[in-house]
Amino acid sequence: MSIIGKPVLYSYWRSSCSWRVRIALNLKEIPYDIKPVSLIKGGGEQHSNEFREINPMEQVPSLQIDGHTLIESLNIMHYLEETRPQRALMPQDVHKRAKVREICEVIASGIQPLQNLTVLIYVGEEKKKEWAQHWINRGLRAVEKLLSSCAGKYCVGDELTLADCCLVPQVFNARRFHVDLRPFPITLRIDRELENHPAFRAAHPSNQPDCPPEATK
Ligand SMILES: N[C@@H](CCC(=O)N[C@@H](CS)C(=O)NCC(=O)O)C(=O)O
Repeated sequence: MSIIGKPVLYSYWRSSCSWRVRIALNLKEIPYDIKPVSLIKGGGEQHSNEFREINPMEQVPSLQIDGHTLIESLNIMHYLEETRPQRALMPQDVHKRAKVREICEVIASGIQPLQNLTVLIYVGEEKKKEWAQHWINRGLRAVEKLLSSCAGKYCVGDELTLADCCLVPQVFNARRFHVDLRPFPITLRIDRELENHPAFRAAHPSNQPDCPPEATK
């Protein structure tokens, strides 16, 4: 099968990292197909030999685009930014760019990996909620502090950036683990601002082809 044509996103409906990329694709109005990878069915399709060829980290997302297979959500979003400059998701100003990268990194390196499925399985059923809450709280405290100096309507100023693509899925994860979000008013305000944005809405887990019907209720 040729991988040149419409981009194919290997995605799981509830994966925040896949969701980041879905938002960026939608904002840039890049048509794409979704290939669902179930992270739970049969112990997880991400661990199959076939998928390991696509992503040796055995994680989603992965994007097949322009004849290449890309992994790592931030890398994928920067690739989209570099190859599809329409609807820029990085500011022109160098300091604002640095802020966008800071917020993305805090979420993508400092929060999400600690509450990822494999880590939670390792931590164990009994402790996983407390564990996830601890690390999400710690990370969101940093995000809120960063936002206090750079947020406008959105995370960095008044234009949508990659930071917003990372923030909204992370807030969803925080809610999944029942984190009290009241100490993070700027984070909450931006999340509310974006909840009905069409690109964010279309990328939402409940609007994914592999979302189980019971999860949309
Ligand atoms: N750094 C990677 C992280 C990817 C990642 O952790 N993906 C999660 C879903 S959000 C996953 O596939 N987990 C499956 C597993 O841990 O087995 C990225 O940003 O793409």
